[in-house]
Amino acid sequence: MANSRLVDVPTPVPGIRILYDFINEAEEAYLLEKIDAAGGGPSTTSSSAGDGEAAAVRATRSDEAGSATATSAGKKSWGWKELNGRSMYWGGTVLPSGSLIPSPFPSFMDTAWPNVLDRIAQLGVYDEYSGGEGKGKERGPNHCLVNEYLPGQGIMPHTDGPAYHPLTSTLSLGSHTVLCLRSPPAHLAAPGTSAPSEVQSVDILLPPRSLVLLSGELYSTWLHGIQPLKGDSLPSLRGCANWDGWWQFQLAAAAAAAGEDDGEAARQEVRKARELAEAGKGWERGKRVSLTCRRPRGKVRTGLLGLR
Ligand SMILES: O=C(O)CCC(=O)C(=O)O
Ligand SMILES: [Fe+2]
Repeated sequence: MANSRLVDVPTPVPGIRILYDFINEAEEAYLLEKIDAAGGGPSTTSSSAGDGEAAAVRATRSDEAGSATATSAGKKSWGWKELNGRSMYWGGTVLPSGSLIPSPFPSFMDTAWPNVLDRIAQLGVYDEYSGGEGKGKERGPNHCLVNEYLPGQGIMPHTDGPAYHPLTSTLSLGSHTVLCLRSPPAHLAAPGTSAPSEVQSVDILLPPRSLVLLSGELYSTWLHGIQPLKGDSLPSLRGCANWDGWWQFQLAAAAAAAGEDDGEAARQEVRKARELAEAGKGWERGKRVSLTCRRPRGKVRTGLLGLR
């Protein structure tokens, strides 16, 4: 997969890249079904987001993987956990030191189609942290947090913390959402950087099937979160730093798929779709599942019970 598909999103501080259509619709449908099965079955709470609980914002759960009960190495620890939205993690337990006590991934992540971890590894973006050798989780991310958001559910602003290398890759499945980034309060700013007195913020549209990479200062000191909304108004969508870029991508992708003769007709379709979207009120959010793939900073513990 060519890195040229990675698009830089213009932000006040660099650090966001996005790969639209990282997977196709068939792969997305397959993953959604398999993820539910890996978690122990589909949601039984899908209607509860429609009432007063809808404003539920999950607390930061990224560190949960670190504090989860350590299971013996090699044992599966999958299964949905409910905490203002369902989540689970694959790949093992991350200790606060950043060490990983590994456990298996579901096969669709690392051995069988569509092999999400190997696809990410092949981008080469983790090579500086992994050494660039091998395939899949040796070369790329080796840990994954799965979050499910029903319409109206979000996640509070947070950082992912120092247990991981500062590069998160998140695959969005099922629905778009809007990721909100904001500059850190002055006392959290990285030493040596002059934190602006005013808080800066930027919103990023995450279309379904996109892979977004968050790195650098945006990873380390900026906060990211998702507002607990049932939909996004047109002004919010247009205010996303990559709204225009996303349509540009679609123009190019449609033309490429259509070939030389039909390219212009395909582009015209995309222009029409954009006009329609921009004449509307905005977009409702559907159920979204995100796969947040990361690489803990410490050693992968391979000994008996992972405690070597
Ligand atoms: O679902 C997402 O896109 C973000 C999840 C996240 O930031 C986290 O769980 O740390
Ligand atoms: Fe996060």
